[in-house]
Amino acid sequence: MEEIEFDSVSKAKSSIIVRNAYKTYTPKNTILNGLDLTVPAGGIYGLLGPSGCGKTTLLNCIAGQLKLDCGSIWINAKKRSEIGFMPQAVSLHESMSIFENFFFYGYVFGMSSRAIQARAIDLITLLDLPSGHRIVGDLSGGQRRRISMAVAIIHDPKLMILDEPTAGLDPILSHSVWQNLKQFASAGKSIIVTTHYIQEVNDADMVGVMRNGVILSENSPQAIISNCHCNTIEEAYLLLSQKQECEEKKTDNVKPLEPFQVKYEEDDKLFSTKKFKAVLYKNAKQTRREYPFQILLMFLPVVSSWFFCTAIGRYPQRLKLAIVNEETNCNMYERNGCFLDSDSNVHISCLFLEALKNKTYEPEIYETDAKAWDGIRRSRAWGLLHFKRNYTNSLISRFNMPHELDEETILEGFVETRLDSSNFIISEITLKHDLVTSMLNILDTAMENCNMNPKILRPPLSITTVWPSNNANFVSYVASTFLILMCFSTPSLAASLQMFSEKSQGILERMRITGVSLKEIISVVILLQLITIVIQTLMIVSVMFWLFDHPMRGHWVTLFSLAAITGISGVLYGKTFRD
Ligand SMILES: Nc1ncnc2c1ncn2[C@@H]1O[C@H](COP(=O)(O)OP(=O)(O)OP(=O)(O)O)[C@@H](O)[C@H]1O
Repeated sequence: MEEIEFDSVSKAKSSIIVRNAYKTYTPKNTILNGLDLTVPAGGIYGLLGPSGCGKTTLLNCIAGQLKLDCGSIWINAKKRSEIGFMPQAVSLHESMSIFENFFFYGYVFGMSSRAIQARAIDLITLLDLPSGHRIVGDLSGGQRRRISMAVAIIHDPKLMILDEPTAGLDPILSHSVWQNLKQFASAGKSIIVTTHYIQEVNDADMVGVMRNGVILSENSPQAIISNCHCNTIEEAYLLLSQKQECEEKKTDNVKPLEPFQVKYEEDDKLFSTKKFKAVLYKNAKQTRREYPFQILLMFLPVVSSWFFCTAIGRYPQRLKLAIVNEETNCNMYERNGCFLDSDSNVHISCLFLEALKNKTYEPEIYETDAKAWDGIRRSRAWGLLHFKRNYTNSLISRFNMPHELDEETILEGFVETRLDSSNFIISEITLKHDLVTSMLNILDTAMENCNMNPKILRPPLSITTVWPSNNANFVSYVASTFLILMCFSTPSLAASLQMFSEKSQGILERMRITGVSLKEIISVVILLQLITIVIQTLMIVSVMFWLFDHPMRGHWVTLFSLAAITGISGVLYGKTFRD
């Protein structure tokens, strides 16, 4: 902790000295307005003040969580383990048991398991807490507040900073908390405690009356009462407050000199393995307790990749087609003859429908065009194929007497097709492609059966599509992107949810006041997430590359390294939620 200009006599008699402290959150809102405070060594200092006067702000500055705009603070503690801080919010790990909360904070302060166990049992008896195995989230508000106090002093600190330990407690419990405080004070501890309840501070050794960011009076309760010529501390408090209203207020336009923050020895340490182990213990316990959520998170990527492989890039199957075939009912037709022979029984319409069936299409015969069209409108078919009475004959005429063809004969040689275009993939990509390729294929066969070169019927255009690797397709390319997306999104979701929950409950602040830094918190999350990523990547790889047979090029070490790096990026991204 930074040494500042306090004389050694004051320091010997005090545990906290605050001088000329200024603090603002916004330029027009001065919370601490030149505050002076001296907490004597040993005993209870009751900080009394109305809501919003800045008590919590002051305690956070003393604990090293907030910076003063200017002023100075001296604390008779070099290490964070010498102070015990109880925040105003309960800020406990609700999914963990009372014992687990004790163990976590005990480990943070470097205590052994045995020492924590012994101290936990003492505190449970002393503060009349429920069984240590109870889950904190299941307890009453009063019980949680007392556990919060017990957690703050698990390591038996010499200085206790307690922000409203009796808020929301019934009079009997409040009395018992104050009895405990007196017991701690008689054991030589220094305690600064804030309260709204004026009568409570009668039990304090020293009272600081705070209002509008300054200490109006600082003395023993009896001295304050007699100095104000009152009978009770309540009357004295009212009198001091009224007097301040009449006095000229200190100026709010203070020019900050040097911002000041209390520092402890371990604050300069880059990384603490002790704290890393404590956070690892906490996260492991939380993971075990929140197993349904963890299982969901673990299996989310593999379920998503299964859906991805099933839904994306698969060729639509068993599509229904409405067929009107005026040419024939296809009960009897020849497959291998030459359709140009006058005595052949080859019907191109039947060959075409057979080719479509082989591609898993399901043609349904309709009597008339109107009925078939009605079927499409009722979503019973994706397309309508209408073969005219002389369909095959018209094709024959194209070959046999191309110069004598009239328009009507030519038109009879076309399959009239209408497609439902409400689904782009089905109409534009699947149906159009399959109808054209099936027709070209059966014409190829028909031409070969007539000993003619099929190429003469092909459009004069040749298209070859080339992929860089032999059997990779679009989905295989997207599969790797999907894998990386999963490796990023799941850890980032897990990290941000944890950060959000701990921040909103004030746990993050509490941990940081005990000296746990983001470095240790993030390292633990990365470690746990790396284990998760390896398992998840294995599962995703099994689904994508083995079950759905997407080709895998490259080494598995590269794959897992990329997955791990992406996962770490995800954790870091998720952790940015702290701000
Ligand atoms: N992070 C913050 N940003 C802006 N204003 C803040 C912040 N924290 C506190 N304040 C404001 O500072 C003032 C003092 O708050 P503080 O919590 O220190 O008061 P308090 O005396 O502890 O009140 P209470 O007894 O109700 O807890 C309040 O007006 C509050 O709105």
